[in-house]
Amino acid sequence: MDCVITFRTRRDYRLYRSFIRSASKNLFVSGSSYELIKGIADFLLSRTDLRPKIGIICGSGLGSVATILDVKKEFSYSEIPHFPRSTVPGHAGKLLFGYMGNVAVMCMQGRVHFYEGYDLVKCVMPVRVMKLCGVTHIIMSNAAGGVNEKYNVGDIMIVKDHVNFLGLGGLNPLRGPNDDRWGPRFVALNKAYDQWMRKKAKELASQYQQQGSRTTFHEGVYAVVGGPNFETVAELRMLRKMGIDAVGMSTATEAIAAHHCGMTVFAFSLITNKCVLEYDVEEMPNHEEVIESGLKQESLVKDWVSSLVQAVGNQWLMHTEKGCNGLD
Ligand SMILES: O=P(O)(O)O[C@H]1O[C@H](CO)[C@@H](O)[C@H]1O
Ligand SMILES: Nc1nc2[nH]cnc2c(=O)[nH]1
Repeated sequence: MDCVITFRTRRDYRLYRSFIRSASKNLFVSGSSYELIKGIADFLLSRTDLRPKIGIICGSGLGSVATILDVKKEFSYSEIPHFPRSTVPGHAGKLLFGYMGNVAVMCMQGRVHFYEGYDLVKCVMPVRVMKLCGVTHIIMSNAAGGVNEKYNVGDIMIVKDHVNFLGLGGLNPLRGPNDDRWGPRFVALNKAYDQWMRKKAKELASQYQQQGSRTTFHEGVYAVVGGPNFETVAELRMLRKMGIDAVGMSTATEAIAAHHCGMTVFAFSLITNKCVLEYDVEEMPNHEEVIESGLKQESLVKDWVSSLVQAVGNQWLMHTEKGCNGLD
């Protein structure tokens, strides 16, 4: 059926036309355009002299990693224009600028997830803000369920690769018109998780083992699912058969956006619960246990992340004359 719209005045017509134009222009932008993100980065940088080189994202129960920072400036997510807000316990919702040793760092104490109701473009917005604040290396952490039968609560898995169940189903933070200022339309992910950082992280981990630590480090495959429910037994059996080692509801999408815009990505999972693959087991995963497991490994995780940040800083120093104190 055709529809005829009549306007009483030329002014009404002009208003209608400009509304339609702006609506169609913004149709795919979803409130996270390059310009908007640049505006957020400028807002942050105009309030601190620190110019971060390394970004850190703290996962569920891992917010204490932020306490190793000598904080120079702190923002609550709610005071940053257009920034998404964390709604999940264990995610403080603070963005910190500070130093780890002499390395300038920007740290998200808490993230946002797809299941909270944000679209994926919004979920990865903070990663892109980090990029435009000058971050070149990003360290992402998460709490995850151990799917691999050899994994135990408290183990740490360095992410070697991921399976993006959201993406395989068509939900991807890169969906929509591609803005080449971030990266190419089609991005290869076979080197998404940086080899040098993984090697360095493993070397640093081996020192804890030599010192008699009972924490086991692994390297494995992380699967992201939409959540917020934990997996069924049948789903977990499928994941294990597929060769997945740990499962969670974050990180992989952030890693895609970070790699797309040319950042060096390192990610690790703290195994906070052993996935239950049998029907006659009473144990049930829950978020309280996830947070508790994070707290139990607090001091080792802090020490390890801090050593990794220093290692990246030293590497930087070797390759640039400027160093990474964020003041140059
Ligand atoms: O991935 P992070 O943010 O660490 O959190 C993990 O822990 C929560 C479930 O307890 C989920 O949000 C899951 O993704
Ligand atoms: N999907 C998922 N996310 C988690 N985060 C922490 N534990 C789990 C888990 O068992 N499953």
